[in-house]
Formats: sequence, structure tokens, C-alpha cells
Amino acid sequence: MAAAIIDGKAFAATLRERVGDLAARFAAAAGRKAGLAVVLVGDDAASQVYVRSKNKATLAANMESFEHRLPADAAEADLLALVEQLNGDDTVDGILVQLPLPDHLDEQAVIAAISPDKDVDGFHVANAGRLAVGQSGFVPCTPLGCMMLLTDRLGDLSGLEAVVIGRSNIVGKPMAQLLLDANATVTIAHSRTRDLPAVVRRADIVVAAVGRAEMVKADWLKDGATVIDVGINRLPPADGAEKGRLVGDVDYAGASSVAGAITPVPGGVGPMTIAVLLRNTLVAAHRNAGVALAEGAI
Ligand SMILES: Nc1nc2c(c(=O)[nH]1)N[C@@H](CN(C=O)c1ccc(C(=O)N[C@@H](CCC(=O)O)C(=O)O)cc1)CN2
Repeated sequence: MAAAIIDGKAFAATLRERVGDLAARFAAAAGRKAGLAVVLVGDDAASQVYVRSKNKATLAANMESFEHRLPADAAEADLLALVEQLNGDDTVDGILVQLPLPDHLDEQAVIAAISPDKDVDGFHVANAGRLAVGQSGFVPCTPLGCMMLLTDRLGDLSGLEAVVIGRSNIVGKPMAQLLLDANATVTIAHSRTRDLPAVVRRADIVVAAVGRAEMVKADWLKDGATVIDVGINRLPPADGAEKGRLVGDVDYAGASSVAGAITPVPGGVGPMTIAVLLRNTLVAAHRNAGVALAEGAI
């Protein structure tokens, strides 16, 4: 039987709407809107698209959007000074520096400069540490979005075998941590894993986050597995086309005949990233303004 399609685009739209309603209530209670500052350095085409989408989604969710653009050759000191200024600005609840940064800038130093209480990307070591020890903090948007899709689909994940392919700080590691917190049995696989297909075949849940187009094949999957594809890879353009097709890290057509459920690319995990960013910003606003947000409201 063909796998069910996990519609991240629809889920994200519902989440954005819920955040928008709660953000309007926040504004009434706090006397100001929640605010998100997004910093873009340089002119990377994909980053410009993502920043525009974030700005539009933030405004649509009844929040303030502050966009800051620096030239590709900006000095690190100027970027750090901007982050410092945003840390001290009471109208800014969340700060996000769009990645990747130009090569001459030290990503870790820039992330470290963001106040952990405004780090709505959840990339600061303080938030990574909180996640690791089970304290509340900000969780990176993409893995948190994956968890929302998984729990919506499967409910309780206790005892399920989960394999996360990829060990990045932004997706793989936090994803594994979240699955572990949900009582799944978690394996993190990576480029040095021996017999990766055999490891993946054990999994009830597969999260692919390696950045290699269509690497995970149908015969790597257990029958009925739930497959979350985090990859966004553009194939070379077919004859005469201006742009190549977007594909994930999973061979979608093949995997669909074996998996129980699968996220498509596009329209799966990607849209969850921005929806969860709005959610994290709203949580930050409540904390910063001392306004209560009901447990489990979002
Ligand atoms: N500071 C950050 N930088 C980056 C992050 C991040 O979470 N924080 N993530 C990515 C880029 N990203 C958001 O910033 C992002 C990526 C993809 C999508 C998305 O909706 N993708 C669509 C396809 C889009 C297309 O057609 O190209 C999909 O998968 O359906 C949203 C946001 C790196 N940088």
C-alpha cells in the first residue's frame, strides 16, 4: 500500500494560525506586539527567500518583524555590535541570524553573542545544554517541527526504534535528544556508520538529515516505517529547464511503496521551520514580558 503523505505544509498553516491568535491575545495583555529580529548578512539567494518568508509570516501572525541587512563583507565586530544592540532592545523578543554566514564570519561566535533568552533558533550552547539535560529552553525549529509531525502521526513514541541519519548541531543532535525525551530507542547514524542500510532497516522512525539527494532507498526501510525527510536538495536542471527539481534525502517514489507514512519535499518538514520559529518567538515574548502562556497552548 502507498505510504500516507505527512502534509507539513497544512500542519504548519494551522500552527501559524494558532500562533497568530495567541499573539493577538499577547499584544492585548502586554500592550505591545511580540517582536522578531532577523539578521541577514550578504546576498545568498536562498537565504534572501527564507528571510522574506519569515518577515511575511511574522507580520501575518500579528507580530513585529525587524529586518536587518548587512553587506557580504561586513566586519564581525559590526555584526556582534548589532546583536548586542538587539539583545538590549525590549521590543525584540527573538533574534535570528540567518545561516549560513559568509566564510569570514565565525558562526559559533555570532550565535554565542545572542542572549539565550532571545535565541529563538535554539542554537546557543545554553539552549543546547538545556535540551540535553531536560530543562526548558528554546529547541531548534526544524527538529521541533519534525517532532510535532511525528507525534501527530504516531501519538506515543515510547519504545519505538528511531534512526536519525545526520549529526549536525542544528538538526541531527537535537532531533535525537527530542526522540530520546519521548522514550524512543535512538540511534544516530552518520557518514562513518557501518552498513547504514541495515541500521536504517531496524527503524520504526527514520529521520534523514544528511543533505545528500535521494540517498535513502526503498530497500533500506522496514515495512510501514514513518519517514521524516529533512533534506532539501536541488537536482541539476533537466534539459532546457532553468532550475532543477527539489528533492529530499530520501528516494521519495521508491520509499512511498514501503513506508507507512512519509514527508514530501517540498511541503513536508520545510514549512514547519518557519511556523515553529513563530511559536518560539511567541514563547519568548511571554517569558520576556512576564505574561503567562497556558501549558501546552502551542
Ligand atoms: N538561522 C537559521 N538559519 C537557517 C535555518 C534556521 O532554522 N535558522 N534553516 C535553514 C533555512 N530555512 C530557514 O531559515 C528554511 C528552509 C526551508 C524552508 C522551506 O519551507 N522549504 C520549502 C521549499 C522551499 C523552496 O522551494 O526552496 C519546503 O521544504 O517545502 C523554510 C525555511 C537554513 N538556515
